Amino acid sequence: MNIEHYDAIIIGGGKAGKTLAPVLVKAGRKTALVERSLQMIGGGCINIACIPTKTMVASAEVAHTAQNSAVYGVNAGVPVVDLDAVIRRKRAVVQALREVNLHNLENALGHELIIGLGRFVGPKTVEVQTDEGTRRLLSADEIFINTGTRPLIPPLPGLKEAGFLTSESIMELEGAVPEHLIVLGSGYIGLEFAQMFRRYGSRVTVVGQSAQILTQQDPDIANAVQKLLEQEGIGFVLEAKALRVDRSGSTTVLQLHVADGKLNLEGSHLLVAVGRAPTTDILNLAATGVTVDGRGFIPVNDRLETNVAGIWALGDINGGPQYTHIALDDYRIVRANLLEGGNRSRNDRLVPSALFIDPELAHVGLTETEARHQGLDIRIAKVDAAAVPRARTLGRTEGLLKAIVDAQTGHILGCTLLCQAAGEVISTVQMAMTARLPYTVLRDGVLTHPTMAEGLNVLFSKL
Ligand SMILES: Cc1cc2nc3c(=O)[nH]c(=O)nc-3n(C[C@H](O)[C@H](O)[C@H](O)COP(=O)(O)OP(=O)(O)OC[C@H]3O[C@@H](n4cnc5c(N)ncnc54)[C@H](O)[C@@H]3O)c2cc1C
Ligand SMILES: NC(=O)c1ccc[n+]([C@@H]2O[C@H](COP(=O)([O-])OP(=O)(O)OC[C@H]3O[C@@H](n4cnc5c(N)ncnc54)[C@H](O)[C@@H]3O)[C@@H](O)[C@H]2O)c1
Repeated sequence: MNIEHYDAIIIGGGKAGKTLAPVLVKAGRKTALVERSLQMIGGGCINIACIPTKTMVASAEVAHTAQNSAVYGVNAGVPVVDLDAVIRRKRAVVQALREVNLHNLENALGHELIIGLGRFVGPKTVEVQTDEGTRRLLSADEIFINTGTRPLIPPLPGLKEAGFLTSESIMELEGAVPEHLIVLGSGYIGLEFAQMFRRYGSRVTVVGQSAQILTQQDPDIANAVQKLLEQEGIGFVLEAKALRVDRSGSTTVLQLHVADGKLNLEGSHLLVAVGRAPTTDILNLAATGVTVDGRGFIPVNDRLETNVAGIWALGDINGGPQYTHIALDDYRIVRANLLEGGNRSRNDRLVPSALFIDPELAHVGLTETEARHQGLDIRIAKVDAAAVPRARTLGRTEGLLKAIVDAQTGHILGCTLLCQAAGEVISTVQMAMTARLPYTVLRDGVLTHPTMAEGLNVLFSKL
């Protein structure tokens, strides 16, 4: 079979790959982008992850606001959530973004946007089973793997037979909202869906295997999040080990081992949200010599190069933090080093994040726990969100703000915000950290009143 030769092949059109492709073309490299499905044009973020979830979170926030409208002197009545309409709105947002992405990629790549599943059949040769049912062989000197992750399904006895939801299928649920949603996993995906469906009207129970939800956060922050969610009526079963799942009629029974023995949790639906599995298994990496770690992710150096010269791994697949903005920064690293003669590394980048519960939980830099483990000499600033005037005007005083500062230099080492607009305000802190400004700049800066950002004046004045 004829092998079509390229300068560069990108396997997987995630945030990193779809951004890199047009730039390689512009730089004069003959480039093919292999994306497995037209339904996934633009990658996971816009089709099955960030964008659809945040679109559905927006519906949940409207329901919550309507539910509490009387507090604001507005009688909106009891809101009725039409899940079909929520899903239709989500589909429309996704579809519009997918079309924009398709338009951009077709413009940049023309016929070199190849829809089909890619896998290696030689060191630098990729076979594509195209959507039209044909088989193509492509080779290139430079190959970029950007195939992302999929929901991790634990080997839990009875799970497959009983049936379950993932982050993808739960966003295609139609009809009535689940009567009782059990969420297995108390991390990002679990908590965003837990609050969302609670606000749609479901009873929700979150099952976590550790004593603390959001294990990467400080205990005071995780406890505050849990308390907030409990106040909305979400139940938590923590320090629980899932033993097996059964389905009886319309009831799913999750058998758990908890501190005081066995617990059978009964629900109408079960969402499995216990992490993401890398999609390396279908790539036949053995044909290239690219190695994977114990979990199947592709180890890379700080320039995102794999162990095989000329093959890079970008985005979630390289085992780094799983965020779209990190996948985008992976693209920047490759662009800088490959096309601009730079020496950009992932070592010194700050990794901001926002958990889109309401109020949002945003974080950047070190947690207090991490800083203490590193033996750093630190000072902690902490204040309730209620101390921020804007939180009062919004009637949203729940949450807290916390910062970790180097006691000697005054540099900000980390910050966590659990409050309104936290995802936006954290960028201000991040920029101060990037510029290595002392905390006093945020303490004494003239910030618009009344905004949530002004809360940084309040927070840093506590030091
Ligand atoms: C429910 C959910 C919500 C999230 N919310 C957020 C959020 O709010 N903010 C945030 O920053 N991050 C969020 N994330 C994480 C974020 O979606 C990922 O970090 C990001 O999408 C990773 O991008 P990527 O470049 O690694 O590739 P991906 O977006 O994972 O794309 C990989 C692409 O490769 C394709 N592909 C896979 N295998 C092959 C193959 N063999 N051949 C051809 N194509 C292939 C896939 O179809 C896909 O299009 C969320 C994740 C989930 C699951
Ligand atoms: N807002 C955002 O930026 C956003 C939103 C959703 C997802 N994401 C990304 O996607 C990633 C994946 O999300 P996730 O929630 O699946 O993973 P996660 O790592 O955030 O949380 C998984 C949770 O499942 C628990 N767990 C693991 N195995 C278990 C088991 N057998 N039984 C019970 N609990 C178990 C873990 O202890 C952990 O609490 C996140 O880490 C994040 O990077 C980001």
